[in-house]
Amino acid sequence: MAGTAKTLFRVVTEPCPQTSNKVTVVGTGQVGMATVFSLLSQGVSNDVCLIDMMADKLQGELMDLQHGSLFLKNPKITASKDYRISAGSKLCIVTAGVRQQEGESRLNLVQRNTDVFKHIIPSLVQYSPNTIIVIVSNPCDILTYVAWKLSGLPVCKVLGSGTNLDSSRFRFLISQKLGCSTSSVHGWIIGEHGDSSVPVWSGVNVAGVRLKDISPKMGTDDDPENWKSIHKDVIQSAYEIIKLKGFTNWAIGLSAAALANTILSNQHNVHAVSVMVKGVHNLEYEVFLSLPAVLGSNGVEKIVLQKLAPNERCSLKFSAALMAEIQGGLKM
Ligand SMILES: NC(=O)C1=CN([C@@H]2O[C@H](COP(=O)(O)OP(=O)(O)OC[C@H]3O[C@@H](n4cnc5c(N)ncnc54)[C@H](O)[C@@H]3O)[C@@H](O)[C@H]2O)C=CC1
Ligand SMILES: CC(=O)C(=O)O
Repeated sequence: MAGTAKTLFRVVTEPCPQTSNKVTVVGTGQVGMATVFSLLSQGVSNDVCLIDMMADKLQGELMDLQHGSLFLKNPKITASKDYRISAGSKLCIVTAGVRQQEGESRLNLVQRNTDVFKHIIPSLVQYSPNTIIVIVSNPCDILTYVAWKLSGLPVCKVLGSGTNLDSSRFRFLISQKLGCSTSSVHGWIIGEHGDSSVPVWSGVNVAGVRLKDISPKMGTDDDPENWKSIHKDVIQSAYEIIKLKGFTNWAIGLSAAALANTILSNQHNVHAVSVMVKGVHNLEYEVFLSLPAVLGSNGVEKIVLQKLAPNERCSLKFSAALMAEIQGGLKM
């Protein structure tokens, strides 16, 4: 301590250099920065580390966020290209890699982002061997599998943000049609975070009242109210937003921060996240897909065994086979 500070303070003890809720976000593009902003503005973590390969961008984002410290909770924010800075992270959120261009499917990105992960994932584990990793980069489910393989971490410690976002879109769109709040509508999208996602119409309810009991044809082709179009809109959401603004970021940033909050605060909330599904719902493939899961500070604690309708099981099986087929062609 020098000069003025030495005169101002009488030192009683040294400050603790470590925090218990350090989060590293890899990739400081649109999704990464929306995630960081959500983490900081909601006070989910007060120790956030940014990693990217673009040094100037990192420095600019760092300074910009630090200048907002007064309006946040005095967080520690750090940034570097060097993974040593991530040491001691409780949670690493990976948003790095290429994104879809207009009209492009998430699955098109698979080999390019697998190659990106070959450097990122081992570096994270090297400096934070006990971390939990949440994958956001697309295609989210396959990259969660890739991250699990590359990390050597137990399966409970690697998950994908998966259909936490799709489920939020689903609940929002249903709530608009019903005229009540998003949080009052309970419904799940499971399976792939992508075109083969599965809406669990059999479980959609408000205050425990199953909408299927009121409208048995809900979600089918011959439903006069055409609820099925809501799932189509969920799938189309990303394509539509990318067409309009070039990328999606706010909702996924909020979604990733919600997962981080549950994990860091050991809250045991249930989220639809991408988990290893082998052996669940009779699925045989070693693939990651979203199912509702209880999350806590050890990562994925439990998978909820939903009572799925036969067509929902069948669609989930289709998603799993698709993931397995693509994984089979990966160069890891
Ligand atoms: N799971 C989900 O729900 C969603 C996933 N995404 C995915 O998130 C990813 C990121 O999207 P955006 O942020 O819009 O892209 P972006 O292009 O804005 O940012 C990507 C960032 O990754 C960085 N990066 C690339 N390779 C890297 C490496 N080897 N090490 C460190 N950093 C690296 C780039 O420098 C860039 O800053 C994409 O794969 C996108 O498809 C996007 C929205 C929702
Ligand atoms: C891009 C993407 O995965 C999404 O917004 O759902």
